[in-house]
Amino acid sequence: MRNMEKLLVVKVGGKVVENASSLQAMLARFAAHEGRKVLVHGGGVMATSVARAMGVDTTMVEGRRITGDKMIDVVTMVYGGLVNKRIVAMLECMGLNAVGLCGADMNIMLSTKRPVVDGIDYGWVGDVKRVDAHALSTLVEAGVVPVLAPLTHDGKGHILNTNADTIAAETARSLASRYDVTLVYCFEKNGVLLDPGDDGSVIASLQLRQFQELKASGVINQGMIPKLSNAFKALQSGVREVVITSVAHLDDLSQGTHLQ
Ligand SMILES: Nc1ncnc2c1ncn2[C@@H]1O[C@H](COP(=O)(O)OP(=O)(O)O)[C@@H](O)[C@H]1O
Ligand SMILES: CC(=O)N[C@@H](CCC(=O)OP(=O)(O)O)C(=O)O
Repeated sequence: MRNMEKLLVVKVGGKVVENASSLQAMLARFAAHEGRKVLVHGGGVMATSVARAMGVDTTMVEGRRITGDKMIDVVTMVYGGLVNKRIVAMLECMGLNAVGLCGADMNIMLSTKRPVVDGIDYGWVGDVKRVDAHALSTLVEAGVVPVLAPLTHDGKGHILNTNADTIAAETARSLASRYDVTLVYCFEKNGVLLDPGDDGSVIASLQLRQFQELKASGVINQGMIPKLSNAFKALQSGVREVVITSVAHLDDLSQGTHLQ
């Protein structure tokens, strides 16, 4: 096996992003990691509140936002503007050289508009088709930290909304042929929990079969289902290590849930 350089891909979720102090603390831990790294951010909670203030209602189906004509403008402004540029400014302040990108920038992430399935029309939502690992690694090798917003494009001039957990998994998968990749999903809980009400009940090591059982029994539900489905897909595609952990433990990746 080739001796590849290590690369850290971190995804931070919407509940952290909307809270200025937890975002600041998370970014400080991210910045303290030596070496090559990429940050992917969400922002779903903020998009919902900005949309509400603009009189646009939010509908989620299986963790995905129905993205109509008005909503795609809202998420483009919130993810590609407010959240992405705030994060870049904070990372620059912490001494990193960061660049904020959506999928259309440098044609980093091309997707196709999701077709209507079982009568559900998600609107301007994209399923990832191709990630330009070469462009990303060129930035990384130049010492730049790409900060990716959960927006892709279809190559025909349309921006598409794509789940941030999926962006992180696809980014990690695409870079796995070039780097020894660790993918970290960090959020407000300590990891995947056996008892969602008990933050001490972290499952330290999770196998695909156990995930399927816990999903069937309802212990793993809501946003954790697409997160773990994406995470297992990344592991099966050559990503060396996948960790689901708390923002508070981003400086100690031995904690949290490790996928097997
Ligand atoms: N077994 C579980 N362990 C931890 N979290 C769980 C579990 N089952 C469901 N969840 C829920 O999944 C959520 C994380 O998914 P999501 O909201 O998509 O995260 P993010 O903030 O990273 O975008 C948690 O906030 C929690 O409410
Ligand atoms: C298609 C789709 O659902 N896109 C997501 C993108 C943001 C996201 O995933 O943010 P979090 O990580 O904070 O949940 C959405 O608009 O909510």
